[in-house]
Amino acid sequence: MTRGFYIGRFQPYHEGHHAMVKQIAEDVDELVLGIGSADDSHTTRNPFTAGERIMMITKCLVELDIVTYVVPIEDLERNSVWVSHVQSISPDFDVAYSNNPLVIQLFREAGVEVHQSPMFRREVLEGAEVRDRMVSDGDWETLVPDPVAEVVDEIGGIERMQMISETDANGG
Ligand SMILES: Nc1ncnc2c1ncn2[C@@H]1O[C@H](COP(=O)(O)OP(=O)(O)OP(=O)(O)O)[C@@H](O)[C@H]1O
Ligand SMILES: NC(=O)c1ccc[n+]([C@@H]2O[C@H](COP(=O)(O)O)[C@@H](O)[C@H]2O)c1
Repeated sequence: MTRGFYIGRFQPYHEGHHAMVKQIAEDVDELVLGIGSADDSHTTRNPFTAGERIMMITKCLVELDIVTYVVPIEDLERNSVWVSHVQSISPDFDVAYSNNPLVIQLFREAGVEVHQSPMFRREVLEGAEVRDRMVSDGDWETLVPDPVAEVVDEIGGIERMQMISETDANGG
């Protein structure tokens, strides 16, 4: 039995993340999704709360036929103990998946096997691009799975992001 671990901020969870999850699901029996920077929300880079991201991801994972867990993980000021922090909160895992150079480095230094995955349509499937389109009333819905668009609608996510953007533009 192999259990994988995939961490991201998922602000929001987009089709690139979902493609990566579906690919990982072919390699493992169970998968933990770690919601990074769980303590951050209501900012331009991290607009959604951990709870909102749990809703988005849980609804998208329904279509997978492996066991999945969604675990919120707060940031720490000490990178040197971050892997222990993750391991103390998450179900035990055998292999971590990430394309983030710092995450890869920290896991490898701690002796955890790390796999990288190809980037899917990275020219558009990037959190920053999705967030920019949300603020500018662009076409963001095509970049996320349908359940994510439904959650953003349910929580008034677009209005929130536009308010944060206006506040930032007016100097906070
Ligand atoms: N299009 C993609 N294809 C495959 N992996 C991706 C893609 N976009 C992000 N990832 C990977 O998913 C993980 C989580 O990424 P993250 O939540 O930071 O998304 P992001 O799109 O890079 O967002 P942001 O622009 O907000 O930093 C990272 O390992 C990242 O490299
Ligand atoms: N010291 C720390 O708290 C620490 C170190 C490395 C990664 N992380 C987190 O892991 C997540 C990595 O996700 P991304 O690949 O989306 O950047 C982020 O939320 C990041 O803040 C935290």
